[in-house]
Amino acid sequence: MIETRGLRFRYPAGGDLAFADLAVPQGGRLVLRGPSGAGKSTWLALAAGLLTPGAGSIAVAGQPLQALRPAERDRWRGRHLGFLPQKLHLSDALTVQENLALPFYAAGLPVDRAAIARVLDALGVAPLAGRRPQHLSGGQAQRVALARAVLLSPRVLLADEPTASLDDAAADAALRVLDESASRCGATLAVATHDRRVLQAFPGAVVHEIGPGSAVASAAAP
Ligand SMILES: Nc1ncnc2c1ncn2[C@@H]1O[C@H](COP(=O)(O)OP(=O)(O)OP(=O)(O)O)[C@@H](O)[C@H]1O
Repeated sequence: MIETRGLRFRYPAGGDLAFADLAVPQGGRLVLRGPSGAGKSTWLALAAGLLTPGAGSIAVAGQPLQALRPAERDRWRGRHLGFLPQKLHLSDALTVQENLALPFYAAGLPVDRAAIARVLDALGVAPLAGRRPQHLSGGQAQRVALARAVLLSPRVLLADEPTASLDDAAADAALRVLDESASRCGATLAVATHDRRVLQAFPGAVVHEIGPGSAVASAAAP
């Protein structure tokens, strides 16, 4: 589940973002829509525990994030959350396969090379396992980052524009991997997107509009 109440956030240099309350049951699908700059990526970063709200509360997979100290939140994220951010943060110093070993190290688990091979294959990028990310196309790199997000069967999967650089066939594969991964582990899946293909892929999703009337930008501090 993901449940928010009275959630607000303000960047040091920016206006106040206030988000409408929402509740998605565990295992549900959430699509976040809204104009560019409305706050979709910020909402995902709050749900990932990467940003701390200025006010309000957010509970993810039964865990109120405000109850965790920063180090506990990092551990919780490493074990229970899969995140595909807009900026992919793949390391060019490592091969694709080595990048995909990192979530296992971070969670203190043995590296499951068969699982890495399976997910790369499902996304159509298995032949790229030995390459470094700087030698991948944007869409290939996006699929590698998606593989990293789903590898540890997280309880919650967050994806920021997961189909942005993908043609229809690659977008289909990516959405299938997100959907199947979430279904397999009963995870809640939240996707921020402008892409109609995502809504078509998740017909039962809760659709949450972020923008005028739902997320309110104002100059007031929380
Ligand atoms: N690091 C930052 N510092 C200051 N302001 C920021 C920062 N990141 C985002 N913002 C501002 O916060 C608001 C929300 O940004 P956010 O990236 O969450 O929107 P978005 O809906 O995801 O946009 P897009 O669809 O273009 O990705 C915008 O006005 C943006 O300019």
